[in-house]
Amino acid sequence: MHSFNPLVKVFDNDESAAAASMTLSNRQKFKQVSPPASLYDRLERLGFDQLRRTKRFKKLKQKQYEKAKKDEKYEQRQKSDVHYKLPHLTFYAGAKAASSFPADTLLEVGFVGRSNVGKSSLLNALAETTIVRTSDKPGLTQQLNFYSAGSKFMLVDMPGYGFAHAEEEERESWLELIDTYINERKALKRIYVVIDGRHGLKVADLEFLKELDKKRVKFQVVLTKCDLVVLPTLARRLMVVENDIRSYRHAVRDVLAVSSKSQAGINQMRKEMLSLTGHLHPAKDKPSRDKEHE
Ligand SMILES: Nc1nc2c(ncn2[C@@H]2O[C@H](COP(=O)(O)OP(=O)(O)OP(=O)(O)O)[C@@H](O)[C@H]2O)c(=O)[nH]1
Ligand SMILES: [Mg+2]
Repeated sequence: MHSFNPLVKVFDNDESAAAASMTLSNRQKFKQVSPPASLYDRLERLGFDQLRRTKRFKKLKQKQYEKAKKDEKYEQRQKSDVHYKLPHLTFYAGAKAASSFPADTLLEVGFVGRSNVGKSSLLNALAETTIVRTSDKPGLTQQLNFYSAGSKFMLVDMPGYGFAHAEEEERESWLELIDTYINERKALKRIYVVIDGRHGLKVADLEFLKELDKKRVKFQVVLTKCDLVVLPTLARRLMVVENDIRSYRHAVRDVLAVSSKSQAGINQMRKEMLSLTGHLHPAKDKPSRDKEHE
C-alpha cells in the first residue's frame, strides 16, 4: 500500500512542492529552536524590549532573563550606547536601464528583497529622513534609485523581486536590471537582503541568495518589520534564518533584526554600515531636536 504524501496530492509543480516542504520544515525547525537568555538580552539592547512576551515565554525564560539584565556588564553596555548618524541623504540618480547607472565613484550598499518588505522604509530609518518614497502597496520602487550619503557613499534602493501583481514582462526587466547591477558594479560593497521578520526566508529569497552566492557578492540578511512579532518569535526567527544561511559562503553570518517603525536595531545597523564604508565616527547622543540637522 502507498503511503499518503500530501505534497504530491496538493501541488502539481516542483516549486510549490518545494515551498510547502520548506514551510513545513520551517515550522518544525521553529518548534525545535530554544533561544538562549543571552539572545533575549541582545535583542533588548537593540531596542526590542517593547515587544510583547508570551505567557509561555515568561514562565520559561523570565528568571534567566531578569538575571541577565541585572548583570553588571549589561549595565555598562547600556551606558556606553552612542547614537550613530549617517551622512545627510540626497537623491542622486534613478536608473530604469543599466545605461543610466551613474559613474561608480563612491562605495555603494544595495537593498534588495521581495516587494513590500520595507526596503525603502529602511533607507529612511537609517538616514533619519523621509525622502525615500514608500507605500503600503507592493511595487512602488520600479527602478534603481541611488542616494548619496553626504558624498561619502551611496545607498541603492531597488525594486522588489517576487512581486506577483506586476506584469510578467515588467518583473523580468526589474530582475534583469538588478542582475546587471550586481554583476557589473565595481563600487558595490555589500547587498542587504531585506526579509519580512514575520515570515522568514521564502523560496524566492532562497533562489536569490543562491544567485548572489554564485556571483560571489557579499550579502547580509536583514529581518525587518520586527515590531510586528512577539519577542520569542523574533528570537527563534533569528536563529532559524542564521541557520538557513550557514551554507552560503558569501553570507555574513550575523543576521540583523530591525524595525523602521520603532527604530529598534537601526542604530546598530548604521554603526555596521559606517564601519563597512570606512566612515565610523561615533558621536555622543544628542538631544532629538539636533538630530534632524547634520
Ligand atoms: N510595522 C512596520 N511596517 C513597516 C516597516 N517597514 C516598512 N513598513 C511598511 O511596509 C510597507 C512597505 O514599505 P516600503 O518601504 O515601501 O517597502 P518596499 O520593500 O520598498 O516595497 P517595494 O518598493 O514595493 O518593493 C509600508 O506600508 C511601510 O509603512 C516596519 O519596520 N514596521
Ligand atoms: Mg521600495
